[in-house]
Amino acid sequence: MVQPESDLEGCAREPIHIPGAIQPHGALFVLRPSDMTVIQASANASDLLGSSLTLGKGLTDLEPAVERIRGWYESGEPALQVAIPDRGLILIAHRSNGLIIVEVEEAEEATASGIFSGLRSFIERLAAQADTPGSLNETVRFVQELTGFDRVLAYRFDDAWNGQVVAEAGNGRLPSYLDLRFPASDIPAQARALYATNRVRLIPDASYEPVPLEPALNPETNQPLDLSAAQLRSVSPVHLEYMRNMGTAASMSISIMIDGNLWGLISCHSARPHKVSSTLRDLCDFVVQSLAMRIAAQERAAEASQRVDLSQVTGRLLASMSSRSDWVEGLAEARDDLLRQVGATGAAIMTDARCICLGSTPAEPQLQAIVHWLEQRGDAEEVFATASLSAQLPSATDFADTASGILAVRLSKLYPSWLIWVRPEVHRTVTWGGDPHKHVAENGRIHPRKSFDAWQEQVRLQALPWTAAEIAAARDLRAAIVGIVLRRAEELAELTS
Ligand SMILES: CCC1=C(C)C2=CC3=N/C(=C\c4[nH]c(/C=C5\NC(=O)C(C)=C5CC)c(C)c4CCC(=O)O)C(CCC(=O)O)=C3CCN2C1=O
Repeated sequence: MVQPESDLEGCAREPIHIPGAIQPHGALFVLRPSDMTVIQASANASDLLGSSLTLGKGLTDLEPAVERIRGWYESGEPALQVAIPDRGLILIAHRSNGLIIVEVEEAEEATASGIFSGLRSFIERLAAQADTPGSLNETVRFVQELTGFDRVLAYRFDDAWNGQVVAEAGNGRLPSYLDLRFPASDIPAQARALYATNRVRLIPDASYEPVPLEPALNPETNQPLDLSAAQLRSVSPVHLEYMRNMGTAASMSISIMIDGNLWGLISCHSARPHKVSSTLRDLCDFVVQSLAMRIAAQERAAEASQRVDLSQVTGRLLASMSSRSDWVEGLAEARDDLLRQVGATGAAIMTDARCICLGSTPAEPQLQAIVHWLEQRGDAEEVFATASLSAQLPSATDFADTASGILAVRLSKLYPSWLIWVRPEVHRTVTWGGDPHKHVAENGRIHPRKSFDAWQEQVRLQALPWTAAEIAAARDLRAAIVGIVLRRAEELAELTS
C-alpha cells in the first residue's frame, strides 16, 4: 500500500520556483530575445515603467537599455545590471529557459562613502581570524552594521540538514537565537537546492500582497515562468507564516557556499519591514563569499594538520604489524595508537575466527552480531561509519554504553573479517528553537510552529560523530593491512612453490 506522504514531505515538494507572482518591492517583465518583445510582465510593471512597457510590443523610450540587454544576451555573460538614471531605476537581467527576465527596482541613494573603508577593515579583520567561529563573528557584526537589520546570525547545517545558530549580532530588538538548533524541515530540500544557486534573497515585508504575472503562463512555453534565479520571486506562504510566527517582518538570507555545497546561511531579520538596496545586497554577497573562502581555508588547514598527525600514527601501526609474523598480534600490541587513529575508546579485530578486543568494547557475542549485521547489509562498501548504530540495529541499545558509534573497515571480501572501532553514547541536551516536532496540519495544509522559545531535548543512543579525517585514517589503515596480508601471501606462495 502506498503510504500517504507526510505533511512535511508534501511541504518539501511545494514548487517554490514557479509561484506565478513576485514581491511588490520591484517589477518584472520577460523579453523574447529574437525580437525583444515583452511577452509577460508583473501586474505592477507600468507603475515603474509607465507607457514604456506594453505587452506584445517592444519597450519604448528605453532603447539604450534594450540595446545593452540585447548585446549582453548574445555575449553569454552572467546577469546584467543596467542603470536608468533619468528614471531612477535599475534593471537586472538574467536568462531563463531561452528567455530574458528583467527585474526593475527603484535605484537607492548612492552607498555611503565610508562603505569601502568599512569593507577594507572587515577583510583585514577576517584575514586575522585564526578559526571559523572568529570569522563568523566578524561577518555577522559587519553585515549587521552594513544593513541595519535588527539581528544577523550565522546558521550552520549539519549532515542531516538540521541547523544551529553559531554566531549572532543584534541590537536587542529581537530575541537571541545563539546556539539554538532548528530542524531540517524549516528549510526543506527544494529551498536548499534553490539557495545553492540563487545566493541572496530579500523579503522586505512578510505581509506583502503577491503581484501576479500577466499572462499567468508564459505564452512561449505555455508553462509557469521559472523564477529560480529571480530576486523578486514571491515566497512560499508557509515561510511567510513562519516569519510572522517568528516575529520577523523582514529577512534577508545569503548562502555560504563552500566547494559548491550549501554550508550554511547568513540570515538577517528585523521586527519591522526593512529594505536593502540591490547594491548593498551585492556587497553582502561579496562579504559572505569572502567568509566562505576563509572558512574553506581554515577547514582545509585543520584537516591537513589532523591528517599529518594521523599519518604518523598509521606509520607506527604499520611498523608494529610488519615486525610480527602475525599482523593481528602486531596491531593488538599497538593498542593506544590503534585507538588514537580514529579517536575511539575501543576496537575489535574480528578475523579468521579470532576476536581480539582492545579498550572498552561490547562482549564477543555482541561483536559477532555486529559483524553478522555488517555482512548481511550486502553493502560492498569497505568502510561503514555511524554515530548511532541502534538506529539501524535495534539490538545495539543493549551495548550503547560501549558502542553507540562504530567505524568498521572490511578486511576481506572472501570471509567475515573486520576491524571495528567503537565509541560510547554521549548523553547530550540539545536546545531547539521551539519543539522541532510541532507543526500543525490544517485543511490539508501545513502550518509552522508558533513558538521558537528554547525547547530542550535529551539526546540518547548517539556517540560523537566520526570526522572525515578519522574515516580517511581508517581507510588508510585498512589499505595498509590489506597490503601486508597480500605481501605475506605472496611470500608464502614463493616459499611453497
Ligand atoms: C533562526 C534560524 C533560521 C531558520 C531555521 C530559517 C528558516 C528558513 N526557512 C526558509 C525557507 C522555507 N521554509 C519552507 C517551509 C517550511 N518551513 C517550516 O517551518 C515548515 C514546517 C515548512 C514546511 C516544510 C519553505 C517552503 C521555504 C522556502 C521559501 C521560499 O524561498 O519560497 C528560509 C529561507 C528564506 C529566504 O531566504 O528567502 C529560512 C531562512 C530564515 N531562517 C533562519 O534564520
